[in-house]
Amino acid sequence: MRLRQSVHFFLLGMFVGLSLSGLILLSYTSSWFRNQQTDELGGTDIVSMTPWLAPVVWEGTFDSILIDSIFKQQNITIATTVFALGKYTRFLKDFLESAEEHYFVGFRVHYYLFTDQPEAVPEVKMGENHHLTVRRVPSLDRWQDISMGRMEIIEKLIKNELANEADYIFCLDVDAKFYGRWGAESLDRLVGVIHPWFFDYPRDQFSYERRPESQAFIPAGEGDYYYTAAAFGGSLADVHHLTKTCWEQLNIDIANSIEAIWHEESHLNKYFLYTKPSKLLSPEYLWRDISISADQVKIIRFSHVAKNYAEVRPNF
Ligand SMILES: CC(=O)N[C@H]1[C@@H](OP(=O)(O)OP(=O)(O)OC[C@H]2O[C@@H](n3ccc(=O)[nH]c3=O)[C@H](O)[C@@H]2O)O[C@H](CO)[C@H](O)[C@@H]1O
Ligand SMILES: [Mn+2]
Repeated sequence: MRLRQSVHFFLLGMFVGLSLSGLILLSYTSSWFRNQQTDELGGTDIVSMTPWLAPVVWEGTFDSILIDSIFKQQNITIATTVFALGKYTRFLKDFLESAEEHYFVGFRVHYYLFTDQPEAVPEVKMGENHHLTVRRVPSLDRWQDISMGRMEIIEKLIKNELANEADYIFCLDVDAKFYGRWGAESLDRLVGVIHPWFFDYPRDQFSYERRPESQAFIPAGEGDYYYTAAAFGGSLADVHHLTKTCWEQLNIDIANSIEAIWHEESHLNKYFLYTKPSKLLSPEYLWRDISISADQVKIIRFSHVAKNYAEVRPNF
């Protein structure tokens, strides 16, 4: 009798054990599990969660109605910086008109537009609770200086003016256009956007600054994602710290007569390597018009327009 009981127990144990190992094996090999894998394969996998558990926002990962209702209760204001100096004022009309169609519709938005030609700012009808403030800034001779100088201006704007005016801030390139919703799903403490050219590249092909002499230096084998400087954001405190740090690092480079390969974008990537963003936006949030038909994204929300560099930039 006791022997039969032991045999029964043994068989039951075998059955449970085999079932469990089968389940584990299945979950390892299933595509669901692979999708949850991090970038151990070199950053090529498209994931909806980073290895430090920050969400990566793609179409299908959120419920826009639910997200809107959560953030609406908080009565938040989103400050948004845009720069248009020299010939880049030509991008303003499309940028602003398309933003008014798709960007934080129904939320309070305050655009801070920095330009050397306030008279060239087009008249664009703002939606309800959307406001535009135009600020004059001096012209600069080099596009790189305009682009990098944004860090200083944003840092000062947050420090001197925004404390009681806004809750979140996004900093966007002007040579871009909205095609789809960009809403409250993008809000978080510190938000980076995955660069549309590099999201499916292995890490060692990212165009990080590779010269140790620059403060933006990232050694081979390090790095999580390659982020664009054309869009980033977060809470005022976090973006203040980011812009302040990047501006300081840019100035150390200037003092050492070195300019990082992709200017403030290189410094931003260095910053995000050691201060991880709490949320990442997929390349849906910054696509590239010149390959607009690519089927790698389900929806294009914001996209860089094609431009003739030699024609629009003050230098080459
Ligand atoms: C897709 C992407 O990651 N874009 C980045 C990239 O190239 P981009 O080629 O997109 O840089 P860009 O020419 O758009 O310059 C960045 C921004 O500076 C402003 N601007 C520039 C020149 C000018 O004459 N007037 C003017 O107003 C404008 O707001 C523009 O959007 O690298 C730049 C620095 O290397 C910035 O980091 C950009 O964000
Ligand atoms: Mn740009």
